Amino acid sequence: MEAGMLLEISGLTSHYGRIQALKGIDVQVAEGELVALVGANGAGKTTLLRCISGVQGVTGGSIKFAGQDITKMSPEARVGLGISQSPEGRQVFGPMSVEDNLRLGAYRRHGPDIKADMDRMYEMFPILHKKRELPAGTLSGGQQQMLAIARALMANPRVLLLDEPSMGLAPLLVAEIFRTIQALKDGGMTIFLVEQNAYAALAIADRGYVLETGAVVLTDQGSRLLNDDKVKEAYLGL
Ligand SMILES: Nc1ncnc2c1ncn2[C@@H]1O[C@H](COP(=O)(O)OP(=O)(O)OP(=O)(O)O)[C@@H](O)[C@H]1O
Repeated sequence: MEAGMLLEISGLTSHYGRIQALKGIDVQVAEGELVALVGANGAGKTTLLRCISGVQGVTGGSIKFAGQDITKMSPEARVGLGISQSPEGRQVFGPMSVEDNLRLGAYRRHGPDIKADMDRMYEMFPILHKKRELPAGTLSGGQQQMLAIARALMANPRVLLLDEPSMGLAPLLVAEIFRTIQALKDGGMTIFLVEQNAYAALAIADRGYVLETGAVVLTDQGSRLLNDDKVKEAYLGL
């Protein structure tokens, strides 16, 4: 293992029946890094995240976390190791209060730390504090996205997996979500960010990967991918 490499994906393949969704993926995320995975609809982004969190079967290759092979580990055990995902489409529990949603994120943990972490979340997302007693379903789309991220953080993860956090949000809210992600990175969090919004994702990423029909076709520093002619043409509409 390279020094500081937290997540190491090698030659990963995954299938839906006879359809091969991932065709041998190599992706690494170092401790403290913000890595973006961009690609069009159906490229395999969600499938890769599902393989990392363990809810999708792998047909070949390996996933290592902090040097340990987790390829066959249960999703629960992976959460225990510190892999936490904020799923696509937010998926907060609508009838439950904001605070109960947060508490649910810490379901594997006990003790006074949980209260301290919740206070930290409220500090980071003041609007969640203001609305903590309201049903999560009454929040706006952007606020629900923040709640989903905060809930994932309540597991006290070593790596945060984000699946399309900007999906369905108005441009102002998109900017706010990406500022939040940047702030988390600045605070030392390791983040693997999957996005169709290639421009916003690569703009804040240390490094990026471009996925096309189940294969990584380009990888480089985020800023260099932003200036790559092929990326500009295919993903940024420039
Ligand atoms: N449940 C499924 N059964 C069969 N094929 C699937 C299933 N889910 C995804 N696929 C196929 O696997 C490929 C990768 O899909 P995936 O959802 O991972 O892409 P994506 O890049 O995340 O796209 P999106 O942005 O739409 O979520 C696509 O060709 C898709 O049609």
